[in-house]
Amino acid sequence: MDPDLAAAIAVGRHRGLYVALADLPPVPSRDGQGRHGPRRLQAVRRARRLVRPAGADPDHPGVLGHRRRDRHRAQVRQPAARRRLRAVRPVPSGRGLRLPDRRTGGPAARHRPVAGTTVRIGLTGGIGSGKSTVLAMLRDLGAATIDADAISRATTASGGAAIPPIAKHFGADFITADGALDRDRMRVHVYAHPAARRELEAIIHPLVGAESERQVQAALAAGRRTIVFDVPLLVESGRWRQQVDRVVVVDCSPVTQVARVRERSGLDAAQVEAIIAAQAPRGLRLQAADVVIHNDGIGLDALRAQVESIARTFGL
Ligand SMILES: CC(C)(COP(=O)(O)OP(=O)(O)OC[C@H]1O[C@@H](n2cnc3c(N)ncnc32)[C@H](O)[C@@H]1O)[C@@H](O)C(=O)NCCC(=O)NCCS
Ligand SMILES: Nc1ncnc2c1ncn2[C@@H]1O[C@H](COP(=O)(O)OP(=O)(O)OP(=O)(O)O)[C@@H](O)[C@H]1O
Repeated sequence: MDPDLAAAIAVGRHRGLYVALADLPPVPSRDGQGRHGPRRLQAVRRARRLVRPAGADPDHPGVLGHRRRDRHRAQVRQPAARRRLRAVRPVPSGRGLRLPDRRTGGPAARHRPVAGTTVRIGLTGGIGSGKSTVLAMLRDLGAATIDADAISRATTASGGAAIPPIAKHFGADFITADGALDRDRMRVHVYAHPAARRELEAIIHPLVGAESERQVQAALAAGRRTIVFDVPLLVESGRWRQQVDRVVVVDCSPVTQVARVRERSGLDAAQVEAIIAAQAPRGLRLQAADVVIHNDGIGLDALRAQVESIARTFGL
């Protein structure tokens, strides 16, 4: 693992306080304040508690305050071993299909939607886990979807806003003849040099953040109330995590990740493993999950069944 990421994880064990290795810029906080550090986090959490309208169902996924507080209390009372077991929370069931709690085998928690509130869902997972596939399924089910990878690729296409600063910082060798980012060259460079990766992220992530916010506003103006953000580095980014009401992790084994990405892109195993190593470890991602979509050893139909069940809990 990248030593910087290891250090960041070591100092930031508390949920929401991870020091971001590659902090994506956030969609601005809903209470519009400009504070930093712990006070800013408190303000964001206050704002989340206010999401619930009078009389709203406290089980709604947009209602976080009491749920998170209670969960924390329950965990404090538990011995350390039990706390670790609770780290991976169950897949919540939908109205019809009740998915089993994979840990206990019992019924999973249920969350009912409330009309009139906005639910922001962060969808994440390692490379090749199936995020884009799940995002497309959620879009088909009516979610407004925001794809950080797609925005990132648009900023680095010919004429994209990231091209001039990349050319200036990394040199014209990283730009193709038609004016786009030379992705193969940059991939080799940044996964061999973590500092270069951070420099590239420092150029691209603010642009992704600004475009994400523009898309959020457009979705809200169009009356969309369930917004899904596909953000590969969501767990690595404390700031993105503060912007979402729920974290959904698409999970599979590294062996499956390597196989899928090799088949899709033609990269060799070592290249894929270098990308995996630059991302948050699987266990850390699972720990951050409110909902886990298990996407290993199953076909697209079984994946869709999980997604449909989860989508119902988000009001779709
Ligand atoms: C290094 C680049 C040129 C390689 O391009 P490539 O076409 O191979 O990958 P693409 O952008 O389609 O991303 C594919 C997957 O790689 C992984 N990935 C991308 N960027 C990063 C990163 N900075 N750190 C770790 N993993 C990453 C994600 O799982 C992503 O889903 C490209 O990934 C890039 O510009 N990365 C920096 C921007 C970034 O951080 N994007 C992530 C979301 S904003
Ligand atoms: N359950 C599944 N059954 C069959 N194929 C799958 C399944 N899940 C994902 N795939 C395939 O695996 C590949 C990777 O999936 P996808 O692109 O959705 O992953 P991703 O997490 O978005 O990847 P990346 O991080 O590279 O953007 C795709 O070709 C997709 O069709």
